Amino acid sequence: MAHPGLSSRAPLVDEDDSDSQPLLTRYLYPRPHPHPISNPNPTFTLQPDRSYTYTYGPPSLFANNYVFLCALFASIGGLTFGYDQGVIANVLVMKDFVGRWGKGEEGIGPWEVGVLTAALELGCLIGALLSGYLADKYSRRRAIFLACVVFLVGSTLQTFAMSLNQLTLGRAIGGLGVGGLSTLSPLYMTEISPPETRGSLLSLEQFSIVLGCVVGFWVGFGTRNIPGALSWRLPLSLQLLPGILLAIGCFWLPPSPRWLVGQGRIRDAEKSLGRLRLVGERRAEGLVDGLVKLELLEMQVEATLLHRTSHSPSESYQQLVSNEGDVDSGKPSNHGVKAEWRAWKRLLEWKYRDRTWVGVLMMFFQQWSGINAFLYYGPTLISSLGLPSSDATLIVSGGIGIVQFFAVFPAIAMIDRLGRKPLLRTGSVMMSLSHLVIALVVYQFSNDWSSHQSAAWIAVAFVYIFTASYGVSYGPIAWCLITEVFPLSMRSKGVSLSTASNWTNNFLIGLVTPALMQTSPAGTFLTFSVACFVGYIWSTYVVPETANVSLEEIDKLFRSSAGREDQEIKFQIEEELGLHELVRELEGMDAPSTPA
Ligand SMILES: O[C@H]1[C@H](O)[C@@H](O)[C@H](O)[C@@H](O)[C@H]1O
Repeated sequence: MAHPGLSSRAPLVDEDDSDSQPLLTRYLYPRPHPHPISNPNPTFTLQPDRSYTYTYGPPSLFANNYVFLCALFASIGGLTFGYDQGVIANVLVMKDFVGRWGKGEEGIGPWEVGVLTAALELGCLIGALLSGYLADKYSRRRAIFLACVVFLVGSTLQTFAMSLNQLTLGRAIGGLGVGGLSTLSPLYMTEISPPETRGSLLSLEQFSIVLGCVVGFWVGFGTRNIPGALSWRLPLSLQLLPGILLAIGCFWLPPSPRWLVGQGRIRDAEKSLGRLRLVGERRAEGLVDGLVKLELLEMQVEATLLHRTSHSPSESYQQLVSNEGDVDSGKPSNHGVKAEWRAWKRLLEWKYRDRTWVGVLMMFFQQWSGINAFLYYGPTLISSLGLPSSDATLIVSGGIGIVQFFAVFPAIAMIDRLGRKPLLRTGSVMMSLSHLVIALVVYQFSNDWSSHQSAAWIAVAFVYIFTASYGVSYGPIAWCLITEVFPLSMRSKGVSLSTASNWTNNFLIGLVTPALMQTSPAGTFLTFSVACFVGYIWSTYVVPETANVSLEEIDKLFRSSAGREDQEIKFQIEEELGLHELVRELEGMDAPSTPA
């Protein structure tokens, strides 16, 4: 029996009538998750139940250095996001900054701080929502370039701000770029990744975000005592560097083969995929050529299926493919407003609703784990634990970024070997318990910290345990999962919506945490503990295991959407496009029989 988690191909016919099962039983844990793959060579195995599995090599980031470097470069988009978060914590308390914009003696007030923060987040939200459209219409790479340009305009306005209004405008415009990149980088990365390392490659997004956070925090920390405006203009200007680098370099990245297939540009897609899978260098490993053909056919099958099941015949995919010459001219594809609206609406159709919920809730739980409460209000939170609110508390909260940074490495090592679910489940239990311990300690000792210093340090230790658990689970996996669950035609919109959920919940956390902390510090930690526990239940019963499954086959994991009728149409398309024949060639086996 094939392992659905390991298999890049689920059985062609669903034997059990899963739609008639209640939701909880359908998703009952334990669902199988993949075996570790350690074979260093490309593999293709046809199972007796007609499912097949394939890998291009071991699940190691460095097995294919080209795809690794492309993904790492694209992840610079995440760096811009993290850097702002890290730097702003220091900028907002810098002497020159606070004094310059304030009225009279008082300096910058809480309202101005709120507006500055909200301007960026609002920009990010809009940027995230718009970028999906741009990614489909103009291509992933052009959209990345555009987002970089917008980000650079915003950052320049911030760096040279002469008034608070200009600064706010700069943050709103910069936010459009940051939000756009936070959608586009993972979207591009997922579409170039081979199945066996997609998780690790996607974790590079989190790596860059937290690297940006750490660098931003410590740069700001280092410049805070420089006299005058340079203290904050310098750290704000440094964010131009990654923006410029990505804007210039993104055209050297290979185009997303999946986007090209969606445009009907099969020849270009084949070229790009061949480069990404190192076909030239690996020709001697015979199978690689065949696997590239197989992966390309899977994409074509998905694109054709989506067109047949959701478009009018006048928009036939075959027509698009046969017009390849025209489309090759590089003109943007012609997505009408109607098609755009249809694609957004499709996210809520019953067939796809499950995936939309996974994307949106993934980011909801990531944010309600409380990570940003620690990042934004670290000093306040730590002083609520009884430690003096001096530089030491700033350093402690800066340390949270460092712990997050180091936690990405085990995540990269384990995410494809163990699967997403075990990490999510263990992470959420650890996070929930950590918050609980902190809540209890705060509740018990907050009246008299001075005689309970060791209790305060225990709480700090649990802040770090929480951060490490988050850093190997909800941090990186969220960015990975939201790009995996959507099929090609809806991927950009789905990732946009999920990223928008990240920004919305991020904003809400920023809004409610201070009030919650004021009302009850113990209650605040308890709230996050409960949220993490609910996250545990959700990741246990609802989230499917996507490790080592090709993007096209993830459809099968969402059983509710895999209607028998669609399965039959899919089988027919596979036959028409020659996928079954290729499978026979790869394994020298008989063709699978038509489903009953
Ligand atoms: O994955 C990231 C990361 O963990 C950041 O540190 C956090 O600030 C973001 O909100 C989150 O999306």
